Order: sequence, then structure tokens, then C-alpha cells
Amino acid sequence: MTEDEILSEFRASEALLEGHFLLSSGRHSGHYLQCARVLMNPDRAGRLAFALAQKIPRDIRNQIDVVVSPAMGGIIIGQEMGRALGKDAMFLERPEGEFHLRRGFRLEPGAKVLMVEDVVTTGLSSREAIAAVGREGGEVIAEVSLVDRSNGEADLGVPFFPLIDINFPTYADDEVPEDLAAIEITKPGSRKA
Ligand SMILES: O=P(O)(O)OC[C@H]1O[C@H](OP(=O)(O)OP(=O)(O)O)[C@H](O)[C@@H]1O
Ligand SMILES: O=C(O)c1cc(=O)[nH]c(=O)[nH]1
Ligand SMILES: [Mg+2]
Repeated sequence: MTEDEILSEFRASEALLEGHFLLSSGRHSGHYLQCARVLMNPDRAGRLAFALAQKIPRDIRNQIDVVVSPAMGGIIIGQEMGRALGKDAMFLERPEGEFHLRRGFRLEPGAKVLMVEDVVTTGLSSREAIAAVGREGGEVIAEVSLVDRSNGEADLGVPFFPLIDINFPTYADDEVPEDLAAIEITKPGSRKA
């Protein structure tokens, strides 16, 4: 898939939102990529996952035992990546604040894990999810995401292969421009404040 084809999937699904958003990291942005809208169409989700699987170098792809993704945003694309790679997919949750496996999901000791996210902004959620896999006995050997909006700056500590880079500015609390501050704030994600 070309970059234009990927972007047109985002536009067609009305996933590129404008407003004033409080991101998972606590930073503010005038733009939000609502990947749930991209993934609500199963054919589109499958196409994007197949394209994302092609981004992983073959030597890494061949080592993957299982796919793990952080809820909520990672669940659907994680499941589709499992299908594209012919591997099981499970997800991490954080109802008490720290990611862990629930629902009877467990990793074989030393299992080689592909971490799958929808969006990487600062990389904080990814690093937390990667640490959680270590506590669960697995080893994350690479991460993929639909979107990297970190300007290529997120350091996840493992090789990272995003499907597309879409960079929008983000601001700390004390940096928010006046015109953005004037817009009512919404927090689309599920991380607890
Ligand atoms: O790279 P970061 O700065 O951590 O931001 C990206 C994270 O933020 C979103 O999740 P969020 O915590 O909003 O919850 P959600 O997955 O339930 O939407 C997104 O799904 C990523 O997990
Ligand atoms: O950083 C985030 O929380 C974030 C940004 C974005 O564009 N989309 C998303 O789902 N989360
Ligand atoms: Mg998330």
C-alpha cells in the first residue's frame, strides 16, 4: 500500500479529527487520529494489518510467537495482525492503572512478542506495555503501529515499524496556544487521569 492509499483510508473513515484533545500522555493537540473509526470496517482493518505485516523485516517476522496489544486502541489492530501473521493475539488491560494480562491470557516463558499499537505519540503507553510483557515472562522483539505521530522521535527500546507517519504538533499544559485553549477540551482515550 502506498502512503497516499493509507491516508485515503483514514480520510474515507473520517478518522482525522480537529478540536482540542487531551492525549494519553497529558499533552494537548488540535488533531486526533481516531483509529477506531479506521478499524470499524473489517475489510479495511484487514487490509491495513496485511500492509503493516509487510513492514516487518522477514528475519523478525519469522521469530514472532504471539501478538500482544494494549487495550483499548490496540485490540482490533492486534487481532487483525494475529490473523495476518497466523499467530494468536492477546491484549493487556489496566483497570487498576498498570498493564497486565487478564482473561486467562498467559505467555509461555521467553515467548517472542510482537507489540501492536494503534497510535504512538510519545511512546509512553508502548513502553509501559513492553515492560508489562517482561513482567508476564515474554520478550517484545519489535513493535508495529498504524500511525507514528512522534516525528520519528519515540524511543521504544525495540525496533519499531509504523505503517505511516502523520505528525501534528502537541503541547504541554503550559504551552497551549490561545486559539487552541479557547476550544472545549475532550479526552478520547481510556487512560485514567
Ligand atoms: O504514545 P503515547 O503518548 O502513549 O500515546 C499513544 C497511546 O494513546 C492512546 O491510548 P489511550 O491511553 O488514549 O487509551 P485507548 O487505547 O483506550 O484509546 C493510543 O491508543 C496509544 O495507546
Ligand atoms: O496520543 C494520544 O493519546 C493519541 C493521539 C491520536 O492521534 N490518536 C489516539 O488514538 N491517541
Ligand atoms: Mg491506547
